[in-house]
Amino acid sequence: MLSVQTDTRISIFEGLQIQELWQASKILGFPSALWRLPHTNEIKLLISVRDGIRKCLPELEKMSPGFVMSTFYWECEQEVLFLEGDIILTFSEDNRITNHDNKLGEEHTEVKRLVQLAESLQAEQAADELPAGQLQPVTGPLDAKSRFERTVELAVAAIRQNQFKKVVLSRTKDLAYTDGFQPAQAFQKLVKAYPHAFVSLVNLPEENEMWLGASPELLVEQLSDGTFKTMSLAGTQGARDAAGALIPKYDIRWGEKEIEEQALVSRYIIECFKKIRLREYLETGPKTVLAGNLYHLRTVFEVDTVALHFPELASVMLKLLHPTSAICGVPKAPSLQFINDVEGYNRSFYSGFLGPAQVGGDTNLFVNLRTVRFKEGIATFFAGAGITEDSVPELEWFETELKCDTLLKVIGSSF
Ligand SMILES: C=C(O[C@@H]1C=C(C(=O)O)C=C[C@H]1O)C(=O)O
Repeated sequence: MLSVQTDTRISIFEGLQIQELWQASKILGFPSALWRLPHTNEIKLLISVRDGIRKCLPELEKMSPGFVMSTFYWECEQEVLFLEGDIILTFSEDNRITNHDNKLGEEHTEVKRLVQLAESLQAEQAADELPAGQLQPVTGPLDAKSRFERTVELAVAAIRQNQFKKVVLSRTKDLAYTDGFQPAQAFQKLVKAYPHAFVSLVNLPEENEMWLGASPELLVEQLSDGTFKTMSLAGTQGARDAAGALIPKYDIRWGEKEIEEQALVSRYIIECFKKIRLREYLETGPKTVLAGNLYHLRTVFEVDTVALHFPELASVMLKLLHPTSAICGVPKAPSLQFINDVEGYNRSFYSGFLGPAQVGGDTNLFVNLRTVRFKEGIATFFAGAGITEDSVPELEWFETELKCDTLLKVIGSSF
């Protein structure tokens, strides 16, 4: 048989790398998401080239492949952002395309535009090295520390008056970034530094912002083999000694405060299972786990949804779980009200949830923690800490500093 071959590439994306595809889709205003699941080597790049970002109810088992993102303030009947997976590319850790899924076909105008732009960016980048950008402190309110500590004092007082048992208070840290900042490069640094984290970078053109993060906390996972998973993650201590060396896990001891704080989250998850009369779950932990520069306590909960004939468990649990007591408090309603009244800023997507839905048949949604928003020249880092009766305000402040450092220490040089 005679065949005429003009292009020997398997797909038009072959030879292109994450950096230029990310940049091209950003320039063209396509919503996009890059992510790497914990303990895997594959990086996925999803680009929505059609109608901007859709909104939908997170009925996870009914969705087409895409990427979900929700703000912290989300109630079960509300819609969340959904980036449709028009193009989903898989890369190996050394930046080679290993799989491509293009719903629109290679002749689609927008797909062609994307590839052409990525190719010209690739040529430009080879010709001249981009200048490095810089990250500088913004002269913000000088009293950020005392303001946060004051909110902790108020929370401890409210707990002593039995208004609630635990509340998670958060704050932000702003730094200015210059044009040389390369988000896809920062993403790749996080991928290398934190193999146990869900590392993600999302571009939301309508909001004119990007979110980069390395989350240690799974909210709901539903795998194609029927396994459902969630976890309780709380209790924090620094993982390095004064000389910067990693403290071995077996030397880590937990105080009563952290043990109780994490147990509250586990109890909360079990209460959610009880609401739907689910008794067959496997509980593993609490165990000490490393998350970047920190140690946490973690218990994992697993359910076989095939055996239970419960394929929609992840959607049901998402509604029941969010916001969990790892990021909100116990009981939920008064601690949420306290956050609203006292925290003094809008959490936006911080401590919301995000992740791929139905990509390769799997759904993996994480809590949006250890995260930074890039918007109009300002990089805003977000971090919180669980406050209980025994909290010491200054120690809680240092905990939020350590949490901001998780990203800052790694991506500082991508500017
Ligand atoms: C709130 C954050 O983290 C959460 C709070 C923790 C704590 O209070 O010890 C630990 C892990 C997370 O569940 C954050 O990273 O901003």
